[in-house]
Amino acid sequence: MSEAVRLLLVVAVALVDGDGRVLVSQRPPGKELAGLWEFPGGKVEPGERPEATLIRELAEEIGIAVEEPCLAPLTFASHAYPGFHLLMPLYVCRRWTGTPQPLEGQGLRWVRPRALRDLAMPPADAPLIPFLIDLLGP
Ligand SMILES: Nc1nc2c([nH]c(=O)n2[C@H]2C[C@H](O)[C@@H](COP(=O)(O)OP(=O)(O)OP(=O)(O)O)O2)c(=O)[nH]1
Repeated sequence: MSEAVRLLLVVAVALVDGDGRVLVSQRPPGKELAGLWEFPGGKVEPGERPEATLIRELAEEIGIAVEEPCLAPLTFASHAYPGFHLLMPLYVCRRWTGTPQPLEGQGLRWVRPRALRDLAMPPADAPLIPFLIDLLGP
């Protein structure tokens, strides 16, 4: 039998603005993968529903309020990191209340889906980019 893996469930979201740009957030210094640009989100806590995780993380990290029906599943990442296997559903959201702010001091940028290819992102994220280009155009 192959070795047991630790499965880590993280939820992330592509927030899409009126121009079809997507919000990315820079991982702060001190965290693993620091400096890389990622989709907002975070780890699903024990007993928490994934959509509730996203709503909580979006409020904590960037100060916006999202209603659950505005979270549409798009695709997922499945990636073997050293020490754990990441499973990360990616949602799309076009409606929220408030203006995204860097409440944790992180960098925030709105980028066209094509421009995601030129950003330094975690390795798990690369396979997600074509889905966003298909959905939103380049
Ligand atoms: N949010 C997010 N995490 C990602 C992406 N791509 C990717 O590999 N990850 C990985 C990095 C981390 O190993 C994990 C997310 O963990 P995290 O440490 O940011 O989660 P969290 O916000 O709950 O963090 P913390 O409370 O433990 O500080 O998922 C992505 O696009 N967005």
